[in-house]
Amino acid sequence: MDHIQLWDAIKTELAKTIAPGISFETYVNGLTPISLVHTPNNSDQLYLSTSHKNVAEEWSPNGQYYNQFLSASIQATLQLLGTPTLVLPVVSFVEATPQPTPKATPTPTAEQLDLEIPQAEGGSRTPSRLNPKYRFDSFIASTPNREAKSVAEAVAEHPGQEWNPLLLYGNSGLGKTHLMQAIGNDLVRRNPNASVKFITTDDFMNDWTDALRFNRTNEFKKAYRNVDLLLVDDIQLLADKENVQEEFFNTFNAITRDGHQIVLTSDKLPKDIKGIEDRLVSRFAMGYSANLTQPDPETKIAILKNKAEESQIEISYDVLSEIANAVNTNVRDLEGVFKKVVAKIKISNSEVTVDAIREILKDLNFERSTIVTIPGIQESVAEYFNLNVSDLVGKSRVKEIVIPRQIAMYLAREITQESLPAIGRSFGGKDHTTVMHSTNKIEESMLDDPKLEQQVQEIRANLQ
Ligand SMILES: Nc1ncnc2c1ncn2[C@@H]1O[C@H](COP(=O)(O)OP(=O)(O)OP(=O)(O)O)[C@@H](O)[C@H]1O
Repeated sequence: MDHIQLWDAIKTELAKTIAPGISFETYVNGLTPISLVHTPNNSDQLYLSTSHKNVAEEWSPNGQYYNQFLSASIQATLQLLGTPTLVLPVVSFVEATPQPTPKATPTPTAEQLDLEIPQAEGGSRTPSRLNPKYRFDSFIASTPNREAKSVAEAVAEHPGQEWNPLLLYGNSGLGKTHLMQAIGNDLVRRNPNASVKFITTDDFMNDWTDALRFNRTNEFKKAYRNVDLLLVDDIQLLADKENVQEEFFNTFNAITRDGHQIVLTSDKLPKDIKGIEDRLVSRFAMGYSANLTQPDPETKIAILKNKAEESQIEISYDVLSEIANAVNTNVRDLEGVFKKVVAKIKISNSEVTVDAIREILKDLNFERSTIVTIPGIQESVAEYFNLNVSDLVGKSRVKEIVIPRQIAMYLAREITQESLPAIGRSFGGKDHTTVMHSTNKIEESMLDDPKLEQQVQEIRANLQ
């Protein structure tokens, strides 16, 4: 199935819900399919273009046709492949340019589309492409992530002032790009004339290589340095790229010297990335570094609730909790599973029971059996710190045992959703206030202690 076949099938489905006439001609027939992108763990995306700005808006998540597209994609893929698949529309506005000859225009490739977007500036083939769905209000922060969100909001309000650069770091799929782009979207909302550039480190490297190849380094500098806010995703990819690091260093200095803001994301703290020059490491540490961590069960449910509202679908708390319980990897997976569950619910038209969800989760390889238990956590923590489980459930007050015990309680609370008294009972009959104190202690200490944070993440990864 290619993008053209898929779009034809989706159009057939849309024709059942959008009446023929001007609307159908403008909003459906007026779109050109560009490409179909398959994303692991996420919904597929069908890229389309239009020469009318307001048309593109109506296909965005807040637009009037978005949900119709999702339903049509499920039916269309069911017809074409026999398996329902959720496909998201990505409709870009491309300004119509007068054609020099009356010949039929070939369908532009996604790359050409990028080049034609008016925001793309000389010296950079990378347009600023903020995703409007990445906003502060759609980012649900668990307690340990609240500080990161507050700092991000402050940066959007007063860019280039207190926290420069802001570095968001942490494991994959935990919302670094989301929060970073939320800063860009918020700044543009406050000041529509602000110049915001979002790029991945790969984009930076490609643009710099092209600039050198085609002798366009001045244009490159203009495109990268004349911005109010530069957002760079995945700076760990700079590792071992000395020449690119040199230019990144210069770009960084130019932007901060002019009082403009830089926001970076990385999978770990720059000092822990091998192959990054010390001078860059120290520049990156000049501002504020915020670690994004795995959300706790309640936050996962809140994220799912938000998604359900966006998809205008009613799902009970029990069902959402079942999904949140089963997916212990990251928010990207949580979203991916949720979208698949929604698609299945939509086509099956049957009542959404917890049992039905369990079956769906089983098909998606997220069974309850993957749920981590308190004894499992105790064993894992004991092994990590070279202790015995009896130490963790015992009464010893020595530091070497108290901290692992608190970590085990923290993880039990985060992962298992057991109540505080139940966790207390599993740790040798401790009181629920001891469990609460321990989880708060670990949560707070992780904010200032990257080593502790790293240990917790490693144990969590071992458990999963
Ligand atoms: N706290 C959150 N609230 C709502 N949505 C979230 C949250 N965290 C992550 N997401 C969603 O999960 C998906 C993955 O997030 P994102 O791409 O920002 O992760 P990342 O940390 O940048 O991952 P990677 O390092 O792999 O690029 C996105 O769709 C994002 O909107």
